[in-house]
Amino acid sequence: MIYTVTPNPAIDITIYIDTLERGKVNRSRYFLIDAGGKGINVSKVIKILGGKSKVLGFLGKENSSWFTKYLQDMKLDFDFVLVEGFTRTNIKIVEEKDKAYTDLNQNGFEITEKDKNVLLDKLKTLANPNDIFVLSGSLPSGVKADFYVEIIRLLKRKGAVVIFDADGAALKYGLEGNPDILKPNINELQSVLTLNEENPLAIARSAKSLFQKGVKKVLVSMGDKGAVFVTEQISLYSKGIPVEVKSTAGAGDSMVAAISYGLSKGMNDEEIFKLAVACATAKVATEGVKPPTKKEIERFLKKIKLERLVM
Ligand SMILES: Nc1ncnc2c1ncn2[C@@H]1O[C@H](COP(=O)(O)OP(=O)(O)O)[C@@H](O)[C@H]1O
Ligand SMILES: O=P(O)(O)OC[C@H]1O[C@](O)(COP(=O)(O)O)[C@@H](O)[C@@H]1O
Repeated sequence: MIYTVTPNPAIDITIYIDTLERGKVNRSRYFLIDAGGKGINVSKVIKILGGKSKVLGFLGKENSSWFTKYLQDMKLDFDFVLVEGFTRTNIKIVEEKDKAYTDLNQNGFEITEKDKNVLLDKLKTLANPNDIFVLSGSLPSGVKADFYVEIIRLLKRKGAVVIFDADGAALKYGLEGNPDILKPNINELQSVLTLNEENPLAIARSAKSLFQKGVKKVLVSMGDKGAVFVTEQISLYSKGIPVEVKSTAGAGDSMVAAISYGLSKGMNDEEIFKLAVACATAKVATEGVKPPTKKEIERFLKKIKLERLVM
């Protein structure tokens, strides 16, 4: 079973505008609204791929009904710990003329010690050997930066496989829990290790140094420059696939969806990586924080040529 854990979900509002002018009254052309947050986006794409997952995490009581209806309409299975307050609203600004994509993410609700323990107990009850747990996104207020370490250790004790995608302090601390698979973007990778050059081989070599921490596979995404995938067996690079960008939000999450779905289906590293790049590219070509269609993913899958990196 695949479980996605999103401690800090978000209502994502994607605003389409020609050019954003700072300090002026701006008028958008149109906007889209989606239930989001990293693990939730992962579950959306797993569903499109034909897989099954369960959405876990915290959710603000005050605006939970809109959020859960969105997930029900997508036929996603969920089991949130409801907490006091509102789930945050994150703003994604797409400047169509300037081709600039800006995210304005909020902090989110405040978690109590009791909420935290309810989630930990739920994870303890659900986790079985070989289950796949995706832990992703920022942490809400009220939990310490090492919250992911606590979760990763608990899940690994149960024999589950942990895929981890976070940034900042949550990423630095989380690494101490020895997650199995990491999906940093290039900036997140640079925040945890030194990278003197930004070419695929140098990125692969540096990413491999994370194997000392017990990590077994690392997928480093580099926006339109593509991605690098290193595992114990192989190191691969894919160029970015040219695409008309509708929204970059959720591109990284789509890669995580492909990794977890691919693992659950026993795909090999090359198949997983191709699927990850196809899902991410198809997401970028999709508006708002909506999942891409299966047809779009299959269309991009045909365009991906992997390059083997000789280490
Ligand atoms: N402008 C773009 N053009 C083509 N592909 C893109 C573009 N932006 C992102 N992607 C695809 O999505 C993947 C993830 O994007 P990235 O921005 O690196 O991740 P994150 O959302 O985690 O920051 C990239 O590796 C690439 O395959
Ligand atoms: O938890 P964080 O780091 O604030 O990120 C949350 C945001 O990331 C997203 O999950 C998109 O993530 P990616 O673009 O990295 O795939 C949005 O849905 C959400 O608003």
